[in-house]
Amino acid sequence: MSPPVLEVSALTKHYGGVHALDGVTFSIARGELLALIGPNGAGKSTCFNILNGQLRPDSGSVRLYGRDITGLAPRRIARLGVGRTFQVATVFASMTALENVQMALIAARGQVFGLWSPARRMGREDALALLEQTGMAALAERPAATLAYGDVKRLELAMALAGDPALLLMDEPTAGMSGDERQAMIALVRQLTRARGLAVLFTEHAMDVVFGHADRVVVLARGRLIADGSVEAVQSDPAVRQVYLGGAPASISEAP
Ligand SMILES: Nc1ncnc2c1ncn2[C@@H]1O[C@H](COP(=O)(O)OP(=O)(O)OP(=O)(O)O)[C@@H](O)[C@H]1O
Repeated sequence: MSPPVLEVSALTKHYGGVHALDGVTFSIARGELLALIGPNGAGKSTCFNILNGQLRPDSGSVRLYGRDITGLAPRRIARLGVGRTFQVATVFASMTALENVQMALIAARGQVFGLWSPARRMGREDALALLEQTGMAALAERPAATLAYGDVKRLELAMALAGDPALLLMDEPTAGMSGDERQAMIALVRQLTRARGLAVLFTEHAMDVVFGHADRVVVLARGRLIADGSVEAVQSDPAVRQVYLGGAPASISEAP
């Protein structure tokens, strides 16, 4: 059997006396959409920042397809196949949607602009294909600054896919969206996860998104992994209910 795309083992990170991560272990398979949830301060951002190389763990390891990538520089980790989207979209406002994806392709391929290869044509076909896959083809020529918020998030997804990642880390992919937009966005991510054989790890505060679409859910609380399982298993887990609702007998699908 092929190794998981990502294996996180006994990851630990302290800030003074704060245990931001305390022995966290989980893995993700190809084609899997895994939600990483937990209350504020649980350690989700710390985990993401270690996975993409922005932070070094105190101990523990991160393996990508069996290869130890712990502590490598972010650029190196990106080149090995780990992409990331951020809560606040990072696109060039004055460029069109198409140019933004072309830029992402050029950067991912380590190309540079040359006199004999005008930037306007570089990666154009591949960029259009990515915009097609993310439902953005009709908006290809629109400056990013004029796009609706949900479309900017879709554009950012197309840009993240330009690096052809094996693993995509998505920091609250539906933050700031309305209910319908949220559902459409996560359904798109899920469809791309399956179609491309991606592994996607996402953080999310919107429980309808998590419980409606994730294949599996990992729950952190104060740096510790307290649950790892199916949506149903996590929803009915007493430890998870305790963390979200202080033990009240309601479903955590109602948690804010
Ligand atoms: N640079 C830092 N210096 C000191 N403490 C930090 C630092 N970064 C994070 N922490 C602490 O580590 C813990 C985990 O924080 P982290 O940001 O990873 O949680 P989170 O689950 O992403 O929270 P949120 O949902 O609010 O974004 C918190 O107690 C936080 O205050």
